[in-house]
Amino acid sequence: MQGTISEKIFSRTSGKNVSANDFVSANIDYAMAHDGTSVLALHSFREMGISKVWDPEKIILPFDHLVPAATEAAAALQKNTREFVREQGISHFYEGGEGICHQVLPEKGFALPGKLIIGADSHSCTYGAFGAFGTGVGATDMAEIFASGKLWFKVPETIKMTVDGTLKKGVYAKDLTLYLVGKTGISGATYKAVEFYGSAIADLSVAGRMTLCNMAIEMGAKSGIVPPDDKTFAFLKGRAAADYTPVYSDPDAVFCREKYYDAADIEPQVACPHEVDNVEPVLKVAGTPIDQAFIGTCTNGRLEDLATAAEILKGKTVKVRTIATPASRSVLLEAVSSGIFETLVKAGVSFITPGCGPCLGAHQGIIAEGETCLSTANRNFRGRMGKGGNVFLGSPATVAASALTGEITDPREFL
Ligand SMILES: CC(C)[C@H](C(=O)O)[C@@H](O)C(=O)O
Ligand code: SF4
Repeated sequence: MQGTISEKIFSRTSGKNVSANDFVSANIDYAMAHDGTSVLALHSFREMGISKVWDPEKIILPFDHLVPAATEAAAALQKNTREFVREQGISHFYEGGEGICHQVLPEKGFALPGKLIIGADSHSCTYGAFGAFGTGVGATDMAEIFASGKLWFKVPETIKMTVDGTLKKGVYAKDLTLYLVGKTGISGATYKAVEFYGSAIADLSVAGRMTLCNMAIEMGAKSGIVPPDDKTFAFLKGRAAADYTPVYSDPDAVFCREKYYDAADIEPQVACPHEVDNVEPVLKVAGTPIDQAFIGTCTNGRLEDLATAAEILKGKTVKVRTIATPASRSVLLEAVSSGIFETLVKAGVSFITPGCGPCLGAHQGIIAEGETCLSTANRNFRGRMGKGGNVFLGSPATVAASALTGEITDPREFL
């Protein structure tokens, strides 16, 4: 096998040597659907008239989008999926409160180097932080995977993005990510895999790499991949759910594009309404009033994100309503034991159940028409957190600093 990480993963999972632009039928290593999409997937699965899923050990079903159920309709749909879990003997089912799917899969050791992991959720590219090929599909494709364990793909071409240098104080993985999305544009990497290289990427924590790969889809990419290294292996030690073989691009691998960036050029960034690539340095929009601050999501709901917010909020009081949602139960427990939880609660932050929370405007923190939320999430589409609302995206530090002042604020003022 030769080529890029994606070519190697598709070669292994299709059982032949394949290259970019080849069409393959691939064997899926793990399939994920959550409470929002499992309903549709199992409906299509039942319509196919198949009685048993391909492998109940390889299907992972975390409940995260609307937990605890916010409406009678959601409760009924969740009941339906729980029945499917029992009937099919699906072993990896996680009740609401365990965490967001893209946090739960890595924590439980399913996001592994070299694996092909398909989720019925667009941010399944997060698993690329561990050297996996992770991507999202629709519910009917997921039903096909439930039935056969296979799905067809066009092997993507790969863009090589290198970020060298050191991030400045007050500049985090989220700022780097927003900067790259701004430079690339929302469709600049459509149907490509993006491999990330360079000293700034190597310096990112595992959590930071998850932030980066999580937003690969916001450039249109099929996947975003960081080649696994010692940090990856340390995270997986004692956690990996299966054996794995890391794969790396060969020195002569063919990339369709190569981009170089200098980490020192990056200032704290904000994505302005209503597109994720509408990115500006925080200073350019500083002073914009906000009504709500939100720290959480699969992009930035991890312990280091809450810790950064706590560093800024310690001993102070927020000026606007501020919501924090730990990405998982495990993050919540660590926030409690480290004192971060107490610091944030004392500063006036409201905590809600680990899960997606208000990220996609379904419950728990919807904003009114004309209101503005500054969020650590990955999307700021029109109406995403409530009809007629405006969503800005920033790092946990920017959101915490802005929560203190009630307007978009450069976090360096508080560091
Ligand atoms: C509900 C789900 C299908 C959706 C996605 O695929 O991304 C959601 O997680 C989101 O972030 O908008
Ligand atoms: S936290 Fe937000 S972006 Fe992530 S899976 Fe949930 S709804 Fe989607």
